[in-house]
Amino acid sequence: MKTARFALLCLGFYFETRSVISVFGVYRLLLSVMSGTENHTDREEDYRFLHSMLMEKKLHLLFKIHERLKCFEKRSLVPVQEHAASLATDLVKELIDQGWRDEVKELVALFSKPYVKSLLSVHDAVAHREFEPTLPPVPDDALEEEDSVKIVSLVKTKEPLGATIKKDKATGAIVVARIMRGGAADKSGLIHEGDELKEVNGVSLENRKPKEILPLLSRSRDNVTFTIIPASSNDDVSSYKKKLFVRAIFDYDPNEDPAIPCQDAAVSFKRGDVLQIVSMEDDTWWQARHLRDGSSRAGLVPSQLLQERRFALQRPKGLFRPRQIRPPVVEDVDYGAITGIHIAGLRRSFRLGRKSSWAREAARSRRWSAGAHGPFHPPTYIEVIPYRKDHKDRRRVVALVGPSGVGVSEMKRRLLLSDPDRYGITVPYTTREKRRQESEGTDYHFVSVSVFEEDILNHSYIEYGRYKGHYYGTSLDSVRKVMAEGKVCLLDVHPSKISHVYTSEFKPYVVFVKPPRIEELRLTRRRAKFICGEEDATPARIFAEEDFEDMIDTAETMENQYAHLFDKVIVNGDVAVAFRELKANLEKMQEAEVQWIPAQVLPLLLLSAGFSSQNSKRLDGGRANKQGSSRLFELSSQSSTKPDNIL
Ligand SMILES: Nc1ncnc2c1ncn2[C@@H]1O[C@H](COP(=O)(O)OP(=O)(O)OP(=O)(O)O)[C@@H](O)[C@H]1O
Repeated sequence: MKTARFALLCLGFYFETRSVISVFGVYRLLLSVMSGTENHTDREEDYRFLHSMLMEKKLHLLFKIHERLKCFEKRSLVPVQEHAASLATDLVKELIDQGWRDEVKELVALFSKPYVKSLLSVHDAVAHREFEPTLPPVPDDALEEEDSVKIVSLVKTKEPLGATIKKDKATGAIVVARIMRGGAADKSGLIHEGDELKEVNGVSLENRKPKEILPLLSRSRDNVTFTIIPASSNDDVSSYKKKLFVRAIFDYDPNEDPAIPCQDAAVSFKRGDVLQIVSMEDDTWWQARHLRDGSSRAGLVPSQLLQERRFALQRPKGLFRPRQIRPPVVEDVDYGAITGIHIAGLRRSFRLGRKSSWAREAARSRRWSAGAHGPFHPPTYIEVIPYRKDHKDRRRVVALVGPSGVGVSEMKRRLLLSDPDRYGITVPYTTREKRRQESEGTDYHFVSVSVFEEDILNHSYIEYGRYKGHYYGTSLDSVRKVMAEGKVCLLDVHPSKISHVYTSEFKPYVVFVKPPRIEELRLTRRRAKFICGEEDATPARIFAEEDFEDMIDTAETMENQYAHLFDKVIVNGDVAVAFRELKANLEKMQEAEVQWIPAQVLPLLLLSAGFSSQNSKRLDGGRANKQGSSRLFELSSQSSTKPDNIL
């Protein structure tokens, strides 16, 4: 008994140290084992038994075979052919026809030996991978329903599937919520997060709860068959956490791009299109796919880096255009007087930019200093996240931005007239005296200087400034008031102030009203008059050539700095056409089930509330994360504390 145990110990030692063995050789090891056995054997017969066992020729042959096989271990051999047994039979027949020479006889005898036949049939079985369990055939009708359906059959083992499922709140579908690393589902590579489960073993999952699915799995014996709609082809936003979506801020036509490596493999897009980036492995050419048509074909698009370089090469001349600017006369504007915060410009009803030529110059000087030296965002892509609104949450803020005189007020006015139940506007605050014809809460909220200044310190204003010694401002509360009435709040702010409403509460949709080319401006604005300033002697005057130039320059500067914030650009040439386009676009946006919202939000107000970012690798290289503010919409509207159901 002791001897047998020792023998087993020796063999155990062999298998433990098999990597060493391949170096030193089994034979030498056996000899060394034998040389030490005397010390461990009490009786002569034990020694003999061990000796005969370890010196057994067959054992040595087995070890030799093992050593040989070890040489092939890393080479992952594939069978040359899969019918060795039948080949041997055919060969024997042919050899017999060749005549009975000694070599032929020997070979025929060898092929006739039962163990050689067995060896060849084992070879064939391995080549056919017969050791793997057979999976049932794919049902014939599976592909008829939806061509994106995938049938996945997995052999059932004791190992759990390693996936969690949950019910998609919006669609009611059962979706794969998580795939555990290294689990059966992960290893199979066939099931992914966001996949929609349609059937398990032929049983439809429609109207079933996640809990009811586990018993279906446990009922199946050898294998489990899932009918799946892959996440990549059904616009599933439930798995978007892992995906990167961007909105293009430029038009791209591969036919006009001589640098594209393969035109047929490219994807064209228009500014504003939402793309899913599926690969960023190549620094120059990313792979992306459109979401709008449900097609899952991804293609090449210029990477952000490439587009930035291209843009740098053809950066608008206007940015470098030297202009003669008289020393700025900032007579009546004292933006930093209270908080030290510099305000780039006031808006509409109290806008200062064009009251007089000197004020225009002042405004221009402010704009140029901001435009040329301020943050510059080349128009490439902006990361967006899907916001799935629920029916209670229809209202959003629509921020209209654009250079002075372009027609922002005109668009606002027309929207209000067209649907007063849907749209509303804020009432500004001012510290100036109420006039006879004005009424509190309709024209303005009239407040004292001390109240206004306190509100500034409390960050109550989206935008504020001073004009002729009086404060004017748009408060966050006035936006809330419009929203509380169940209306879409039309807000009219400088783009630099959009960040104040970039919160989950306001979810702004930003429309940039852009002037057309100067020829069209001259044509369309011949009879137009704009308000110069309510305090002026001539409050309205017609546009001068200089106003058009100013408008175009400002639009260019705004676009260079803030294009990444614009959801929509409306060129206001023909006013009726522009308005129709705007109205249709807003209606479409409000009715869309999924709205795309920039992930890079800068809500100063919410930063202090302690929201944190969930993004890691993002387009801006983490700038948004440093602000700690991305994915706010997700936090408010998508996050759920409900646990997933594990399979
Ligand atoms: N497409 C257009 N064709 C002709 N006139 C237009 C067009 N768009 C706007 N206007 C007119 O131009 C003038 C200025 O427009 P609007 O007051 O809307 O400018 P704004 O962008 O609000 O600028 P501000 O804030 O400085 O008032 C108005 O008389 C308006 O009716």
